[in-house]
Amino acid sequence: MNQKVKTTAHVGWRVVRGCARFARLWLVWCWRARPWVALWLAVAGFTWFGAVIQPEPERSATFTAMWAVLGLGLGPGALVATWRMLTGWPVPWFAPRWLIAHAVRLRWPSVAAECGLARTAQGKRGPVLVAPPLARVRVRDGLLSLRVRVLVGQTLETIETAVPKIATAHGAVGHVVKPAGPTAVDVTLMTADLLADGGTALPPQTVTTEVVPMGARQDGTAWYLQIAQRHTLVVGCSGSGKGSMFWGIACGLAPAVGAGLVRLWGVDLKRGVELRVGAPLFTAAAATPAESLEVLRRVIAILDARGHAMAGTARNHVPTVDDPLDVVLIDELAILTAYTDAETKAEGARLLAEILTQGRALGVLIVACVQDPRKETIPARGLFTQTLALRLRSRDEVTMVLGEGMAALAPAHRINPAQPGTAWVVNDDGSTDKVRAAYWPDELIRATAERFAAPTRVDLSPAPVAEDEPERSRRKRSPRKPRAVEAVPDAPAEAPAEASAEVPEVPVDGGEVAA
Ligand SMILES: Nc1ncnc2c1ncn2[C@@H]1O[C@H](COP(=O)(O)OP(=O)(O)OP(=O)(O)O)[C@@H](O)[C@H]1O
Repeated sequence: MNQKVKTTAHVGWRVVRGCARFARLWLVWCWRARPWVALWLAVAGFTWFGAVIQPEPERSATFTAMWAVLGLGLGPGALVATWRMLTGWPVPWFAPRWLIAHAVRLRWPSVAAECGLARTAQGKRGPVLVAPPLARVRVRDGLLSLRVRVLVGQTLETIETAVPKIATAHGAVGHVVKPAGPTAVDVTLMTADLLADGGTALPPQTVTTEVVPMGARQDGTAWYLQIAQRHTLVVGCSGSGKGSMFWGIACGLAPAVGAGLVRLWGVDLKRGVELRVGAPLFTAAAATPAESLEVLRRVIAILDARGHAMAGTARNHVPTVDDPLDVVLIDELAILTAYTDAETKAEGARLLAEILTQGRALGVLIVACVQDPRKETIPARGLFTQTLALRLRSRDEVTMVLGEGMAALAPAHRINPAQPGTAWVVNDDGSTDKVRAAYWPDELIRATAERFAAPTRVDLSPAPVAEDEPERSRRKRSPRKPRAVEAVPDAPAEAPAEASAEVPEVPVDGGEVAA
């Protein structure tokens, strides 16, 4: 009997508490949606006044209309409160955006507390939870953007560190964090995986030496990669999609290659298999360690010549048809710097370091792909000025590639193996973003390479030695001696006359590059 009374009182108390919570959620919603509520209350007020001054039977009809207006104004709040009471979750995707935004605001204090961002303070009626204010909430297709202001005593890093937890709390598949001034952070949560379908690349059209279109960012916007003034290292385990990055850059620069504004130097030590598909794009293509060293030496000769020419006149190289941008594209760099004989390794590392330290301003850039990012494999790792982290094997590798503390912000070791071409990048403002390169099928690479073939080609095979040449003079032959340069038989229709008519000579001993 006693137990029964106790149970009835308990249920009654729970009902009261439930009603109080419902009323609080509703009132909070009314406060947050106050412009909407105020509008409908004003309309309801006018309707009530009209009902009061009208005689019967119009009065009853006008009162009914007033209740309908009140229902329209306050009803959504009741729906939101009911949904929150029943599920504890934000309003589902099919709800209007403003409704979802309000649900997110309602839930924010508890999410912030769970993620370690809120603190308790002494209020007038006891302890209250103080969460970092949400300055803005925006909902778009598959995206939820929050602008979070820091509390006194917090830094932007405090919020950034908690973002993975906030993303998980909202069931987001990805996130982007960007500073929005000294006291706020923009957090974008991806509620749908917009990178699930990487898409196929489109034939390149624009002549560019600055940035190339590569694919999409995780918020669905286009991803462009800066090429000018950067040495780019692409790191990813086998099958992570380094090929998409390689061809995205090579084919993105293809119109400029055809126009004579860019020279591509290819190094493919995996027996030249990758590079052969788009061979016409390259001024020279190396497939052996010896040829690779030769490519690097020739590029350094250009670097020397350009340095002399620019001394005292310009600080940064501007690509022209007479003096194009030189980009060395290396597939599997480690074969040159680690998996070869000691002499080639040392020479390769030395030449690479020379280009990486001096080439940026002089218009000689390196784009290198590698599977293993360890320092023993890539001694010059720290000299690359931007890194694309495709799928990696461990947190330690992410730290090696992107830096200390980046494994939480750019978890490249968690990239889905079923989505090759996906990578984490660090933007210029220090924020991280997930991107996916578009896929380049062989036919498109072939068609692009044929359409924008390099106006000139360099032969890397050793120059023939005359039979009657004395042995001593053979030994003295400089490794930088210019070799025969073959003109491409079929210059592309798009290439300007100056670019295709003459063949550039590779300079010797600091001589100028002649177009
Ligand atoms: N952006 C992409 N979208 C869809 N599929 C892709 C994409 N990039 C690559 N792939 C597919 O993923 C597979 C592996 O790609 P890829 O050969 O480029 O990897 P990799 O990193 O170069 O591997 P390895 O170092 O072993 O050569 C290929 O079958 C390719 O078709």
